[in-house]
Amino acid sequence: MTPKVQVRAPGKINLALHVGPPRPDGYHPLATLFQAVSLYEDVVAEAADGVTLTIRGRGADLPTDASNLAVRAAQLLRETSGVDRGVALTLTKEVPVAGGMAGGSADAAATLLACDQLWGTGLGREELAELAAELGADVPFALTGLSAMGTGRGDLLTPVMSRGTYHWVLAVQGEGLSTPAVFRAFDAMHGLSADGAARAGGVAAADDAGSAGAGSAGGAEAPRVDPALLSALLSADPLVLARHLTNDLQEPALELRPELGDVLAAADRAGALAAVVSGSGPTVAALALDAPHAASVAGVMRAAEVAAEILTVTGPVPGARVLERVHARR
Ligand SMILES: C[C@](O)(CO)[C@H](O)COP(=O)(O)OP(=O)(O)OC[C@H]1O[C@@H](n2ccc(N)nc2=O)[C@H](O)[C@@H]1O
Ligand SMILES: Nc1ncnc2c1ncn2[C@@H]1O[C@H](COP(=O)(O)OP(=O)(O)OP(=O)(O)O)[C@@H](O)[C@H]1O
Repeated sequence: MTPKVQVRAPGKINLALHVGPPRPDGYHPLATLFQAVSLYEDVVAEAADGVTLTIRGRGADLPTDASNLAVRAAQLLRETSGVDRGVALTLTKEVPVAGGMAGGSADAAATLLACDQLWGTGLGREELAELAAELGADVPFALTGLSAMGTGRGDLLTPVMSRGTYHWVLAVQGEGLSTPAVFRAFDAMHGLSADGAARAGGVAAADDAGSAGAGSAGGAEAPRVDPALLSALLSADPLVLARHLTNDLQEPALELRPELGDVLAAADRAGALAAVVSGSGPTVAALALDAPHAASVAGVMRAAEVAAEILTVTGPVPGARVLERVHARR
């Protein structure tokens, strides 16, 4: 029996995020390019009765009951695999809460893998990925990590080849943004009702991911990642990548949080190659040339006092992985 397992899963930034009009289920078809970055959630899973959760680091005020994504992940795995065992989860969070970096999703992915190992459920990565998609659109990516294109709700992943390491400066806000609220603001901006019907203008309604109109373009085409971004990732050149950062949720995030305009301007003044709101925000990711440049951009952004915290990270990094497995003594 394995009494204790430690798993680490990364947060993400969206290098590109294209959003179509909402489907009848309320979800928006996406075409996104995820990059996993070196800001991590660590989950220690120990054999116990029942499912309990302790949170360290960020998010100490998050609920630890069944509304927490980590607890939901453990319970879903328990139901699906039919194991009759419990787990005491200890979660150490580095990823900002409600920051557009999928911290909760990383917690869920790490918990799925940790409990799978702890309980010996024997599910493969594919079955874990299916459970991950049930828990949230961003959870499958936290399992796979590195670089991937996400379509559908963002949960249908295609691995993407990326060369080199990219250096980012993250501007983290003290208060997060609600992902559903940002999608609602997107709908309002594009004259869309929650079920995808266009109230104004010629934005096509979507009945599935394949027939969605592109959000920003407002056309009838499915949202699509620009092939030039895929080529940029092969170049290993941050100057090339910088030209392709884009996010359809940036404008709605800015509408809800106008101060993010100051953060983007500060990144520009600090000499970042480009800066973009990550996912639904409010974290801003600013791209640098290399590690010394990132340190310099971070220093100038810190002095500008536009964010609660300025961090430097690199990407891409691997998805959820086991760091330590303690075996029972015989
Ligand atoms: C904005 C992104 O971070 C981009 O990577 C993700 O799309 C968000 O993924 P997530 O937080 O894992 O999303 P979920 O927990 O599945 O959904 C939260 C809420 O976000 C909205 N949502 C999410 C994903 C999507 N493709 N369309 C949506 O409209 C819905 O209102 C949903 O109820
Ligand atoms: N383990 C968890 N960690 C963080 N938030 C959680 C967790 N479980 C549930 N939540 C709820 O989910 C909300 C958003 O969580 P999260 O930190 O993943 O946001 P996010 O990074 O903006 O997500 P995404 O980028 O996937 O939209 C939180 O405000 C909180 O109410």
